Amino acid sequence: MASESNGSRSESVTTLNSDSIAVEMPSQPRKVALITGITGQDGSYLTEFLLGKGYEVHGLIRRSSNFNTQRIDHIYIDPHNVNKALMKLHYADLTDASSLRRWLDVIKPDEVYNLAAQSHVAVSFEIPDYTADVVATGALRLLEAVRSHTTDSGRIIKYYQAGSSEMFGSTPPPQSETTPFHPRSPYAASKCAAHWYTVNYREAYGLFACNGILFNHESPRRGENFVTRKITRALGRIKVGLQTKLFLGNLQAARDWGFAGDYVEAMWLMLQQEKPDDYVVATEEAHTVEEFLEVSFGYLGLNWKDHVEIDPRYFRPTEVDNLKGDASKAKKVLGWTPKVGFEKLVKMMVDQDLKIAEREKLLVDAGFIAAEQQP
Ligand SMILES: C[C@H]1O[C@H](OP(=O)(O)OP(=O)(O)OC[C@H]2O[C@@H](n3cnc4c(=O)[nH]c(N)nc43)[C@H](O)[C@@H]2O)[C@@H](O)[C@@H](O)C1=O
Repeated sequence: MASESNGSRSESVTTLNSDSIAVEMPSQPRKVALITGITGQDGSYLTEFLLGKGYEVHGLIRRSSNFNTQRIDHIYIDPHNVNKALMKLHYADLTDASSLRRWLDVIKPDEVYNLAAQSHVAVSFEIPDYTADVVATGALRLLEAVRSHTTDSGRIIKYYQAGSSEMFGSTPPPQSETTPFHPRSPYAASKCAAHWYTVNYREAYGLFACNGILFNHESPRRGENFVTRKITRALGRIKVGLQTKLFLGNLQAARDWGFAGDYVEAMWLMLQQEKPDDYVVATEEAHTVEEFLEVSFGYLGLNWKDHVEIDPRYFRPTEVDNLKGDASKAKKVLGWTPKVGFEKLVKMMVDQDLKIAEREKLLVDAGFIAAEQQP
């Protein structure tokens, strides 16, 4: 989908939009948003949300030999369709400061959402330097690009930093904006640095910069190596007979799991306030991984104990045992509330992954792939 650059700026830009999204026709000039991490779960939901509000949405994507735009393919519109194509993609990287400043100068966004990350906690123990470079220093590079662009141009840019409940780490619940951080992984420590860089740029330079401290948020678009999606993908395949076992780590960890589609609205609301601030976004309900297994397997009439085996390779060197947010500030100030609860979220994910497994089964039965392959 994305076109290779031939050196001219317009050719390096791919433009996307949605036929399926009801786009508001604003009476004022369109607002312009820039999203890092647009190809991720949150980036795709935020793009849909902002297009629905009448924004022009620009996304920064990393160069890869394979396209990784599956989550936004459904909102693709050919760039030649100039009036309809309101989503545009540009090659850049949080590790490349010059690319960040250049795209800010070209796009001149009203709002910047920094969602990009190496976001897998367990993987951050394997690639700690890279995680810190992207998550911590990457946020600093983007803040500095925003600061220098606004100083030079006199324009105002509102900045959203994707923070994480992982920053609370071993501090017991309920966790709110005033709860001390005690990070338990390179990922979490990097998110703490990004959080404080954002606070510092707000205090030092008067930047309109907000931290959203989001608790776990899932969806049918969740990456397949996060525990919820790993479970629902395997469950679908077990149900249709493509596999029998699911290998997991610590089942006693408790998380406050919400729906990603609900959480992107909170990000946007933070940037619509008069003053920049930091907010916890959470459902205020916690469930263990084991409870997730109970509800998901139970929904398809299966007993998880017949299928789940513990593999110590999925234990983390330091675990975060218990996360449960106190979102009262977001509720009061932003007027935000989550719409999708735990059971509905689980069912939404299982329903989709059962359909995917049924399609895989057809391919296996027709001899196109082996049962152990996941296309
Ligand atoms: C808010 C926060 O949310 C996410 O981080 P996470 O909570 O680490 O998410 P997860 O789904 O990888 O793990 C949840 C729990 O599940 C346990 N667990 C057991 N067995 C497996 C297992 O087999 N795989 C995985 N991945 N986890 C397992 C694991 O030990 C942990 O206790 C990211 O979006 C992060 O970017 C972020 O910011």
